[in-house]
Amino acid sequence: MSRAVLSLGSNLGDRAAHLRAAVAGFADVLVAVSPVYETAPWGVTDQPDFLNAVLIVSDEDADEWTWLRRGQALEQAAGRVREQRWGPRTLDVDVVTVDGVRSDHPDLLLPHPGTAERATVLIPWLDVEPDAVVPGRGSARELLALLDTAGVRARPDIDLRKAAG
Ligand SMILES: Nc1ncnc2c1ncn2[C@@H]1O[C@H](COP(=O)(O)OP(=O)(O)OP(=O)(O)O)[C@@H](O)[C@H]1O
Ligand SMILES: Nc1nc2c(c(=O)[nH]1)N=C(CO)CN2
Repeated sequence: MSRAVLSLGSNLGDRAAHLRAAVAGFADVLVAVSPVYETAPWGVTDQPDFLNAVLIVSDEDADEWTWLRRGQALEQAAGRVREQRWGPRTLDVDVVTVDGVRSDHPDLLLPHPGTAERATVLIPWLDVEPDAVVPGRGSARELLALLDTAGVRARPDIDLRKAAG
């Protein structure tokens, strides 16, 4: 049994459609779909705002690499071109955590290294898992309390659950 937390992001093209396509792509393994947030870009700040959301997925036959590959296939399907680190993208699927798995393989770092510092991940994650813990770092709620959340605002007009089928 493998349960994972996935972060979705999009800031190019029809952002909501890209997130919906990702949700539809995980429809067979979905446990929870978070609300959507409009977020100011971090890292490279001279780029359009993102839409961000979090999914919880579970599959008894999956391992952590399954989640990475499935996410990358959906990024490809969204026409993602890998160019600039932290740059604009049609769809980003990050594997945030996989229950019970720590990894320092550069192709699959677990937990995802940015998690504890990213309100864009912690806020939607806490919506679907109020007791979330970032392995090795602690309570997601306590980590979030240390962060600036000014650039993160809810988009209740976009409901990804409808894409789950
Ligand atoms: N937990 C993970 N989830 C997704 N990709 C990962 C993870 N750990 C390592 N990677 C690797 O990161 C690379 C993708 O990086 P990407 O271009 O999406 O980075 P980024 O989104 O710009 O930055 P960040 O990873 O800090 O969000 C891929 O080669 C992938 O194998
Ligand atoms: N607000 C926001 N900013 C970002 C994001 C993201 O998902 N949300 N992803 C990035 C590359 O991983 C770079 N910057």
